[in-house]
Amino acid sequence: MTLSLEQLTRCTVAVDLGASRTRVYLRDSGLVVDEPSLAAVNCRTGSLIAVGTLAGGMAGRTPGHIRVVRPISGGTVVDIDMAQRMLRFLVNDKIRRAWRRKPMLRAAVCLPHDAEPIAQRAAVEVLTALGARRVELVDALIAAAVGCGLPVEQPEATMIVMCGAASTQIAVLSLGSIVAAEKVQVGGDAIDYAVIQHLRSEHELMLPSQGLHPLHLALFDPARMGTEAEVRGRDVATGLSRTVLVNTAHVREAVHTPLTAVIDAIGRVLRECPPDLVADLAERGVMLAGGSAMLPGLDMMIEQATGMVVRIADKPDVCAVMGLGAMIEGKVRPMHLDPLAG
Ligand SMILES: Nc1ncnc2c1ncn2[C@@H]1O[C@H](COP(=O)(O)OP(=O)(O)OP(=O)(O)O)[C@@H](O)[C@H]1O
Repeated sequence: MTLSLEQLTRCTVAVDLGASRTRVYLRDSGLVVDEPSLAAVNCRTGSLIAVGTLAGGMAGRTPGHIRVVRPISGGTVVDIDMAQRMLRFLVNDKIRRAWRRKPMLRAAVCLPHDAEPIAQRAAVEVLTALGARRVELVDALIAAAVGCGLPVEQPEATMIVMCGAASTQIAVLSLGSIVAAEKVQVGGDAIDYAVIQHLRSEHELMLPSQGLHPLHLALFDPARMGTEAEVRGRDVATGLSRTVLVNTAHVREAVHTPLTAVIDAIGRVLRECPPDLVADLAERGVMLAGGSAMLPGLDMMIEQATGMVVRIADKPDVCAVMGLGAMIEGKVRPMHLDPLAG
C-alpha cells in the first residue's frame, strides 16, 4: 500500500468500497456518492435493475428472478464484475464527465488494514475498469485517522477504533505510521445479528431488515438501561404482525459476545505498544469511527471496559473517505523525517 502523499495529491478521486456503503470523494467537489453497496440483478437476463439506495429498498421484497447482491464483503470486492457495474451506475454523469476530462485519471482507494494481495488486486481492477490509469491503495485506518482530525503525523500516539459493518479495525498510530493494529471480523452486522437472534429466540419475533436502526435507539440508549421498549415485528409461528415489550438490559447481554471480541482486540493492540505510547493514549483517549460508532452507548461500553476516554468522531461513518479526500486535496502536510545534515 502507498503512503506517498505526493502520489496521492495527483489523484482526482478517492473511493471507499465498504461492505455496507460505497463512498466516492471527487477532488474540488467533496463527497459525491454515499450509497449502500448493493445491486439488484435480474437473474434471467443478467441485467442490472437498480443499485445503491434503490436496490436497498428492494431487498427482501423481490420476486424469485430478482436478487439483491452485495459485491463487496468485509471490505473486499468479492464480485469484481458486479462491483464495476455498481460503481459505474453510482457515479452519475457529472462525475463521469469530470473523469473523462482527465484521460490520465488517478484514483485512491482505501482498503482494510492488512488486505490480502488478492483483495488489493480486486480493488485496482474495479477502478481500472472505470478509467483509472493508476490506483493508489491506502490503509483505511490511516485514512480514517486523518478524517477524524487526529494528528497522525506527530510523534505522539493516537488510537482509532473503526467499527464498520463487517469488521472492526483498531490501530495505534504515531509519526504517520501504524505502530500496532488488529482487525476482527465483528462489526455492526454482527451486533444486528445478535439482536435479531435474541428477538427470535426469546420473543419469537422476526424483524424486517430495515426495522433495526430505529430500534437501536430504543434498545441501546444508556438512559433507557433496564427499561422496556416496544418492538413491532412478525410472529415466527403465525406470520402475523405483533408487538412485544423487550427488556433493554437483556438485549445488551445478547450483544455482549460480539462486543467482547472488540474489547479483547483493543487490549491486544495496547499490549503490543511501547509503554510511552500507552501513556500518551491514557491522556488522549480513543477515537471511535465507522458507521457502528453511532450505535448509542457503544462509546460508554468501550470506556467502561478499557478505562480510557472514548470520543466519537464527527460524522464517524464517512471518516475514511473524507480522510482520503483530504489527502488527495493536499491538505495533509507530511512531517519531514529526512536525515539531519552535518
Ligand atoms: N445510526 C446508526 N446507529 C447504529 N448503527 C449504525 C447507524 N448507522 C450505521 N450503522 C451501522 O454501521 C455499519 C456501517 O458502517 P460503515 O458505513 O462504516 O460500513 P462500511 O465502511 O461499509 O463497512 P466496512 O468498514 O466493514 O467495510 C452498519 O452495520 C450499520 O448498521
